[in-house]
Amino acid sequence: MRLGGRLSGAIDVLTDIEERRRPVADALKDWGLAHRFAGSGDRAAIGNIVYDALRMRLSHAWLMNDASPTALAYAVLLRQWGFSPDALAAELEGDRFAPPPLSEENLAAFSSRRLEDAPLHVQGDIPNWIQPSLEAAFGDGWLTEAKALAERPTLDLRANTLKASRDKVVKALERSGAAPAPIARYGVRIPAGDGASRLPNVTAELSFQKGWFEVQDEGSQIVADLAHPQEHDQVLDFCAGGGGKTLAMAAAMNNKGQVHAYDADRKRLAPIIERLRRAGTRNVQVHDDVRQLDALKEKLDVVLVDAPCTGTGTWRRRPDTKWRLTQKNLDERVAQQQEALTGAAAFVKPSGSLVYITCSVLPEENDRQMERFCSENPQFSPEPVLETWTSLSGNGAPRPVTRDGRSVTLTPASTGTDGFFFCRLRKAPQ
Ligand SMILES: C[S@@+](CC[C@H](N)C(=O)[O-])C[C@H]1O[C@@H](n2cnc3c(N)ncnc32)[C@H](O)[C@@H]1O
Repeated sequence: MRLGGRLSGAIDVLTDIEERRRPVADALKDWGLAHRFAGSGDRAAIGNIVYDALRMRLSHAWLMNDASPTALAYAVLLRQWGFSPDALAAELEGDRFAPPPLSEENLAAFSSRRLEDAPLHVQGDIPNWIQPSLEAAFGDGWLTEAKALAERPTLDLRANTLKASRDKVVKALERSGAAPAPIARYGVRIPAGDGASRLPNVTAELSFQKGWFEVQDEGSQIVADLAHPQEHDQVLDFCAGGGGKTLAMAAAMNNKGQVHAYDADRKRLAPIIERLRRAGTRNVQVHDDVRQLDALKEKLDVVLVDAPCTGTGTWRRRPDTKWRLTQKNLDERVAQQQEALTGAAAFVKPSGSLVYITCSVLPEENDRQMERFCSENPQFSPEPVLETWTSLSGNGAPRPVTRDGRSVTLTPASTGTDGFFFCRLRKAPQ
């Protein structure tokens, strides 16, 4: 397929997403099934146009003065893929699969409008109603943070030290451009690439089948590491889901101590069994019924709450969720977080710690949750976290955003990772 066919494919997918409010991954998969002649390079290029368009949907639409899928897809090529209007017209000339050319109105808007004149939330590519929350979280830096949440993410892996060193993983994936990640101790990073470039399918690698690494954003690795369980600790991952943090902590504990993995949703927990097996993990017990945890009340050294959240920190990877988020979703997540925190707190032993994590950057889900929880549960108080950060990552590593050092927020702009919030609450001794 030439560029014209790929552009048309991306416009079809964007139309499907808009008209039927479908998740991007589903719309892309259906397009692939209906166009079996398209090769993997074509599908990757179409996916890139679609994701790039959604990440910067508002600013693209503003500059084109048009929010249609066609205008958005063209804007990607002009703003993000380095084509000038003339070069793009020449490239599409004579391609019978290309979409109709951009209208005179679109071209006139694109050549005359300047993004600096757009409203700030348009410049930052965020829903208007979220702006006050980002301002509260980041002060004057909020626009830089918002813009970084609209960029392409890298592909991050965690070397599974139970089976392979980071160097060994880097070497195995050398041809994909893998290199040590900047902050996480066991992190490996593959660059995001640009234009039509394809990310490697790392899960097809033999080294993945052998359990040498997991696919995990560097931010997720860092917050699991900051929980800092010691080798013989008894740990509970109360919102274990598919086990990303469980696996990271179990490996950091060197297969010693015990990690109890629980999730209220059995379906989300299911993949953990196969992942534990592949990783060679022997210090994890999986629980799919909260009653199985009864004997652990007030007994555990570390209890992790990787809470359900709006996922604003993952907007780079799931840009469609950015535009679907509503105040109602946010309120629901805040209520779920309070419930999970209350449930989990019962398992912390005196002097033990309750670790709270979200993959959101909104203060409603982060610092405000911590303030509320501590005022209602005065036996818990936040502990400084930057010392652990430095001891794990070294002095030269990038620093997260922090108000007072008692919680940290990782962001694409500050740490080059997805957005994550981390806070450790210490329970008073008896
Ligand atoms: C952010 S996800 C966890 C991701 C996972 N820890 C990982 O690293 O892959 C949040 C999880 O919390 C679970 N959850 C929500 N409310 C809960 C509750 N009250 N008790 C236990 N789990 C809960 C959800 O089912 C969901 O799987």
